[in-house]
Amino acid sequence: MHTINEQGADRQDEYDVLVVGAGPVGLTAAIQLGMRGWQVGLVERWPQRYPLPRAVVLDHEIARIVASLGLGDALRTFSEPAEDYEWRNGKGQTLLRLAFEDTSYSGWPFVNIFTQPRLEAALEERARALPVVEILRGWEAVDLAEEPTSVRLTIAENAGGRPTGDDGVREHRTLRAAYVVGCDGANSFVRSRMDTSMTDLGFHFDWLVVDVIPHDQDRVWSPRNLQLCDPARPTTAVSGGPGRRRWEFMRLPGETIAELNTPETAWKLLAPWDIRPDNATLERHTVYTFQARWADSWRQGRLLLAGDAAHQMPPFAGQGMCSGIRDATNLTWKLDLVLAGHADVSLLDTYTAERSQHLRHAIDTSVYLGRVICENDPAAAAERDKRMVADQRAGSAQLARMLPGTLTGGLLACDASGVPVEPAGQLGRQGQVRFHGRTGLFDQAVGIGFTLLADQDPREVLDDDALGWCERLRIRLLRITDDHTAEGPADVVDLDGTHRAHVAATGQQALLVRPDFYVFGGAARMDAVPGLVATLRDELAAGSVLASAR
Ligand SMILES: O=C(O)/C=C/c1cccc(O)c1
Repeated sequence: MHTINEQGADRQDEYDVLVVGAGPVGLTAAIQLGMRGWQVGLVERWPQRYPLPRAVVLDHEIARIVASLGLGDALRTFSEPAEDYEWRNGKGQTLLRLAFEDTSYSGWPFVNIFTQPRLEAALEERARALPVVEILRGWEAVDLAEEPTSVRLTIAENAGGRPTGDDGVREHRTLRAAYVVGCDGANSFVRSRMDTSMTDLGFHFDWLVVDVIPHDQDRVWSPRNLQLCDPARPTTAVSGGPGRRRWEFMRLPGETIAELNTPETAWKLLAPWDIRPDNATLERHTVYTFQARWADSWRQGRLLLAGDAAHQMPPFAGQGMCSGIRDATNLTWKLDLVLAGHADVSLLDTYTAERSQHLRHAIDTSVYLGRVICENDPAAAAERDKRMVADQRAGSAQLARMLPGTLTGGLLACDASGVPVEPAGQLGRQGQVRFHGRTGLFDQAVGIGFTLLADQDPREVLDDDALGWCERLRIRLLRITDDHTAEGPADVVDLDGTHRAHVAATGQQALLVRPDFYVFGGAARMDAVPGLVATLRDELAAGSVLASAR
């Protein structure tokens, strides 16, 4: 125990992992580690939660992750299916139209619009319910030192509304942990202590972001989510979650941020949308600079980055917060295995490798969409319109490539030349199942963690040594069946056929799925299952886990 404060008290607090930043990404990481039993210190500089909306989009994969934290019922109360996403020019012609299904292979609507403060409140309540997670609110990270077997983080009390920056009068504490994860936003303190360069695509546009609660809650918005690519004022008009609307207005040349970022300007820009002070409440307005940049390495020894600390992107693909929650989910099961001594520390190198390829896709999509809308030159906009309207009419519209849901390298079953063998890297499926008398989505009925899902009970083909190893790693060995009367200990009844269809579609008899829902690898026949399990075991143990990311 070692803390230095003004009174000279001496205290040091020990954790397995320290997470800096209690936004959605930090909270997710803390919960995922806490659910696995690790002692987590979650350090947050602000004494109170930020009460106003920011991110609005959660895709199906992220909805599945949020539900896997035990928050599925809560999520349904503050999110709604996005339904559509339309891009129009200044004349109202459609440039691009995406229709989103109300369901998806993750068991959740394909794209969801949600209210971030409600998500954060639910996450924080969940974190507080875990006795191993300690939330240190109102403490700011001020120093960080990596030592051979741990990291020392010094935090300073931040009692007032904003950090005073006057460290001399604040109480300090020293915390120690095996790893520190910086989820502390675009100006990350943790990143500032790492030796990582940043790649910046040079996409910088200022937008006024406005959140509104219309008083007429029955008003129908069609399309529900619109990007108005009018060079006179590029504008976003989308849902902000149940009962809310979000507008974004691009700053034009000659306008200053100061004159854009006022309630008067917000109301003036909202007026053409029939949103006025007498029929709506302005929840917040702020100017963001939309950027596309990322840290080139998200790990340095015992320091790791996730979320905005690792990357920032424009909001047009709705992938900013989703990417951060994907980071947390990719990282925490790996930290779990390393902390438990089940995997070589080099497993953590797959974190940047796996996430950065996926992230690059999200950033490229966001920037592609951003370049469509952030156009204030009428001539260039007219050219863009001609091209996109023609593509639209010809049915060859280059649909914004939403995320592929695939990993192309990392901890995956690979061939001899290090190339992942399909279906390795695919995002797994989730349907309705019954397991041990529980009925519901797979994660809620069965649980989360590594899963070996096969046509036949996998325990029949594994020897005692492999079975013991699977048990130590809490790998679930399951038979997926359409026999609704099946009640064996390994039987998962596939009520809507999702899982059997996926196994069959991949041409496999068994799939080994990672805790982040990506397929590690498949076995075309049951007699290949022991080899698949052995491959995972070898990869985790040998430190040779880095398949080339292409
Ligand atoms: O806030 C934005 O600019 C984008 C929102 C949005 C809405 C619906 C679907 C998406 O992929 C993004």
